[in-house]
Amino acid sequence: MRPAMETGLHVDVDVDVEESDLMQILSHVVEEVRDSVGRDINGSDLLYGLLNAPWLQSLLKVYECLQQYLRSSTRPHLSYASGLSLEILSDLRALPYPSHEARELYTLLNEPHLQALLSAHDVVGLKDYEPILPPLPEDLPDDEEAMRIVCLVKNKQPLGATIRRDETTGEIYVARVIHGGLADRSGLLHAGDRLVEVNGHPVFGLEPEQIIQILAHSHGTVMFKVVPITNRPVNNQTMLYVRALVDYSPQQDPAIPCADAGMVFRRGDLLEIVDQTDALWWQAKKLPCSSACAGLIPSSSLLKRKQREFWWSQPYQPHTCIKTLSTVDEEDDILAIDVTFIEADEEAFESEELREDESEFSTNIEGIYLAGFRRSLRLCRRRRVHSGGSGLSCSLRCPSSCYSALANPYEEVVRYQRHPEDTHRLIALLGPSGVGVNELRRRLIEINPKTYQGATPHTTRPLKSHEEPGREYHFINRDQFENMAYNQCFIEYGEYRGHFYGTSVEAVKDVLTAGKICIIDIEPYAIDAVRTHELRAYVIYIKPPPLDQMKRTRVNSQLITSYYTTRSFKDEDFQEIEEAGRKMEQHYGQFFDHVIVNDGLQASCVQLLTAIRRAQDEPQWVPVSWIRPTVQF
Ligand SMILES: Nc1ncnc2c1ncn2[C@@H]1O[C@H](COP(=O)(O)OP(=O)(O)OP(=O)(O)O)[C@@H](O)[C@H]1O
Repeated sequence: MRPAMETGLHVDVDVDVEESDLMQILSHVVEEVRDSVGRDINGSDLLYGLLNAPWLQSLLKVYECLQQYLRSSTRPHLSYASGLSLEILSDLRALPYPSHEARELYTLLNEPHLQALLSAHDVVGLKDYEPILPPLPEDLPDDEEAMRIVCLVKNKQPLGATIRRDETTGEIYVARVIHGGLADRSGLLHAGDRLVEVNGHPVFGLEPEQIIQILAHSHGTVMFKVVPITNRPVNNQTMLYVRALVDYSPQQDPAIPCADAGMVFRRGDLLEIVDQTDALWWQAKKLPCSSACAGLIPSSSLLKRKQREFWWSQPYQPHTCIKTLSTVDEEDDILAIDVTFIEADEEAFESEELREDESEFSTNIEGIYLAGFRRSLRLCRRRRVHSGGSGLSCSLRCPSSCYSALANPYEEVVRYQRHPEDTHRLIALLGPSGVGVNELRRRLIEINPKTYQGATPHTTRPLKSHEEPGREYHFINRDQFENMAYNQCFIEYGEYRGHFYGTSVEAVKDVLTAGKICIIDIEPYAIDAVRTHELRAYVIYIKPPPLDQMKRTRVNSQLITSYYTTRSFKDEDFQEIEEAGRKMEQHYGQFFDHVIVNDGLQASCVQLLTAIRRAQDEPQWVPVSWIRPTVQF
């Protein structure tokens, strides 16, 4: 790095010696006057005494010091350092092949601390110290030492504090001060301060709504007379970052102390919890931070209580999941696109399967087999997960993510950057059936088979003559499969035509430990199984484009409908894809790390490549449990 850049504060060293050295001039004058005293000139005694007086000497020294300070005071070289830094960031972003130094500079300039420093620099440089508070009233009675007069200039923004009335005493108190709001920034109002007057109106005995009215009608400066709280609690909590797993709207929550101070959030939003002093209502900011002012959100325990209440208040809901999350019935909708397959017997489609297998081989790059794309596996994933009898059903019937969201409406997250020597993060693609998940995955692996690879699935189906164990599938018997399923070795599994198929964690780890990037497609219920410390999955949702766009781009595309039939897309297919996609986003959107709208295939591939590179090389928010043991909050 270069040493220091020249955008900082610098010292002006132009000193006007003649003008400055007042003391020297004065000593000449004193000399002259002393001569006059010697010559007995009238009044010279008096003048000599005055000039020699110690107080005048001291005053002159102070004057000289002030002059010196004015001359040497700092001045900004430029007053738009933060703007300049943003320009540099955008230029760096546009570099097609940024050098190591460019990347380092980008990281440095992107640091929130440096940005805050540059912004503070500009504020100081521009002397932008608004709002300027008016002087305190002069007629304050002497017996009010314990009071504090606080003048705030509203500037069209809310004051950022809430009040409450003590029902026994009728006193009004500041209930909470919103982090980053006007009151908080003034540093003069604190939770627990007793409010005595607002703009000269005594507030004792008033209803909080009446005080709000006084505030609403005051423009510009608002003057509070408060008795400060004696033992102010110290907020020594560390910063907490969470991902919201549920939606919240303060306007629809009658329990919130002040709806206007509340913050709306959607599942998947990243929140910075800036204050947890209150056990019920936290203060948070949405990331990336767009506003300096925090908002009120329900604490984790309050939200859990609300969820439980909601859950039990729905007598006709299947109590497998709460409403905000996936239910099994809805999930079936998500999976279904066209599960009506022709019930041919094994012999009848055996030859078709062979033909398809062969064509699958012929599309492959020499010596490289694309595992995990086989029709039987894909159709198996589309079908209902087998239930009853086999003992294999329960783990998929109710996704564990439902339980974890019920247990924790917020997921604590940390910023994580993969170390270059660590194995890659698993890339998990998902999307409504037919949107193009497999097409994108296949293209990606074909472009660079040395970097990307799928995981080889397991099956209980017998090996065929043209197959090799461990290449198309890991072939195992039913007992082994059930044993693996029982021991939760599978990310997901299902049944198709009497045989089980599944993708194991080990199969993914095999690819990762070989130094490759493993890319698989999953059904939404498997999200929980890949968001683990060992796989650290980066979940990419492939979203359908708008209907008319989807129709336009899929004119020549073929949809797999059964084992041996493909056909052109129909209008109903597009509608089903759109509907299934909407539900998937609604129920699982909180777990999507990235979304790609699969409009044009070429553009989607490029986006996928970029997203994967970012997932592997750039810092991302990941669950804290991946990095350190989970802390309950
Ligand atoms: N962006 C696109 N433009 C045009 N055709 C596309 C696009 N994306 C995918 N397709 C085509 O749509 C068809 C379905 O895609 P694909 O088989 O990848 O679906 P899928 O999401 O994997 O669902 P399933 O696993 O149920 O088949 C394929 O013929 C594919 O070539």
